[in-house]
Amino acid sequence: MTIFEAERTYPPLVLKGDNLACERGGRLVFDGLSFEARSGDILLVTGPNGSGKSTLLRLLAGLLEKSAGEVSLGGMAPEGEVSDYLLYAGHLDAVKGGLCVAENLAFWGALYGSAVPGAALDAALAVFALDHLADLPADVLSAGQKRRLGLARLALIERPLWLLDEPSVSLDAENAGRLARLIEAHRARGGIVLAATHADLGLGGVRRLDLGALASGAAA
Ligand SMILES: Nc1ncnc2c1ncn2[C@@H]1O[C@H](COP(=O)(O)OP(=O)(O)OP(=O)(O)O)[C@@H](O)[C@H]1O
Repeated sequence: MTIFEAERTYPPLVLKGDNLACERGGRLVFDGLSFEARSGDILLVTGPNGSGKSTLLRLLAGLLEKSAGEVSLGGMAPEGEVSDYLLYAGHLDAVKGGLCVAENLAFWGALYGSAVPGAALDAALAVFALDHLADLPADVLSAGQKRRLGLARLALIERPLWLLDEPSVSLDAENAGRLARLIEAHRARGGIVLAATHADLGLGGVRRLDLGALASGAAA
């Protein structure tokens, strides 16, 4: 069985943002932002430059403070934290240049609390066809290769809630297709995906949260 064929493994979850507001540098980025995403949902966070897409994902990832509103994740284990359920892939890839490609992946696996068996590492490398680059120092990778390495974490670390910031930037058509298949497989397993994007990620059945429309009260 490949990771694309894995059976549903995640519990039913509901991520809710209620009346969220966030300020950066003393300026309000958004206000009154509410949304809901359930297991199996792909929510594309759209809107013009500066509308707050990255800000929203960082807020949900716990990397920024909200100035108002509530975030909740229903369906968690009673002792769970939202951070235990999410995987954030920011637009800067978080690649460590001094480590080789395989070491980068192993590092992330350890960071998220699990030693990575060799077979799992190989499977994650294969998802974005990074096998032949496994021993290469990450700082010599091209922009698209770094992006593929950053995204390979998604195939390695088991978390139901993916927060993806511009995941398809720098990807060629073949790798954009791999990303789409990975996201589809995550959805089939009952995962939730929030992706900030200017691109059509090549996915069917998505929902949209348009931050550009928020100013006119249309986001929900
Ligand atoms: N560190 C910061 N300090 C102050 N303001 C910031 C900071 N980071 C972002 N901002 C501001 O917050 C607003 C939202 O930025 P954000 O990066 O969330 O937008 P975005 O919708 O993701 O944009 P893009 O489409 O260009 O990626 C912008 O006006 C930006 O200038």
